[in-house]
Amino acid sequence: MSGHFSSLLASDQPGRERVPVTVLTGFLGSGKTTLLNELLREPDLQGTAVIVNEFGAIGIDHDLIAQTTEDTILLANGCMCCAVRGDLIGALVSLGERDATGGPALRQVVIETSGLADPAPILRTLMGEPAVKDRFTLSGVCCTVDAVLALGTLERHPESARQVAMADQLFLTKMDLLEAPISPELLDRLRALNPTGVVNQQRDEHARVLRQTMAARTNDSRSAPVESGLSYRPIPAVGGAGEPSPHSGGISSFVIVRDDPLPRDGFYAWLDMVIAMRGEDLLRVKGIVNLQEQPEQPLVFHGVQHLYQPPESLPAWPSADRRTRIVFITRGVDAESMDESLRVFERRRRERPPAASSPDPSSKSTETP
Ligand SMILES: Nc1nc2c(ncn2[C@@H]2O[C@H](COP(=O)(O)OP(=O)(O)OP(=O)(O)O)[C@@H](O)[C@H]2O)c(=O)[nH]1
Repeated sequence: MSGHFSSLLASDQPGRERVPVTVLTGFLGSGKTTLLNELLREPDLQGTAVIVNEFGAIGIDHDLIAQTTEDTILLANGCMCCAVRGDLIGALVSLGERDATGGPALRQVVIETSGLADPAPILRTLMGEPAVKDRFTLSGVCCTVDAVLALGTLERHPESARQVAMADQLFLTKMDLLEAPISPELLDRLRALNPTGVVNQQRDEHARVLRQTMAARTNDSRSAPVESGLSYRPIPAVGGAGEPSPHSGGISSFVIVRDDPLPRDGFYAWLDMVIAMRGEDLLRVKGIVNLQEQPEQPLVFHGVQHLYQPPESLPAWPSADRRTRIVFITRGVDAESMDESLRVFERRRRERPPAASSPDPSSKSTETP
């Protein structure tokens, strides 16, 4: 029996272009629409579609968004992560079909979530919904954070902690309203929740960074999803905030790093096992992997809970750092035991290499150490 991750290797069609989708999240009033409008004022955004979700019977965000793209779709009266999930699928499918009908080419999509949304179900839709996942790919999660109110909000609203934890880019808004420099306590809290997210404090850079994220593709070596996060702080072999801090809402994040290339079968089998056993608790996993069998073409992958996008091999390493780095954002998963379990798989594959290297790794069975 093949595990979830291994099976993706067989299902993926190399070289197929998917439309990148960026999820813009952030708590109520934290500045999502303001940032989106800044972005939409920029030139050369043809082919950009915006999907806005608003929690309320009458949507007004739709009217507040600059009408510079031909596609702005409002999903009102419910939260995208639950009530209007079907509408989200429908909106993406119809955008995807537009190309086939000869309309202007769809280049990228931004989804602005409601301020109370848990991003996980939205990412699951992108990665797991058959009608969506072959056409679209997640390019990143961006989260606005109100520099004035965030400490209290994170304390009181678990959904805001999840939004922060799952982001690749954090945008600190309303810095202009602070009377003193930004509180180190807030920065510590953000790091505890998300040690690899990039914290963008420079307000006038936000739209540019959002735009860069939108254009990213996982198979684009300039934008390997984990790369940007890694510059945030040096990462030890098992590092980040492995132990949940009292303020992390039970969310723990860590990065597993390997200097030496990993045996491919061992890595796949390990990830299949991790997904099968702890999938529920994996809020987000993303990695760049140095495989023994293809040391010049790093494998990039990311997923949410049980669902993963088909991994892609980059044509070359995006930087001089050729270590394997796997970022975990989890609910209560222990970093050390995860690290040790990978060591077990590595050792086993080194001691007992597979009889013949199979061109179709998905045919390997899932095993536990
Ligand atoms: N001073 C200041 N105000 C800001 C900044 N960013 C946003 N705002 C204001 O904050 C308020 C809320 O901003 P929105 O962009 O509507 O926030 P949102 O996250 O889309 O809000 P919801 O749709 O309710 O979740 C508006 O009045 C904005 O003008 C900022 O960097 N500085």
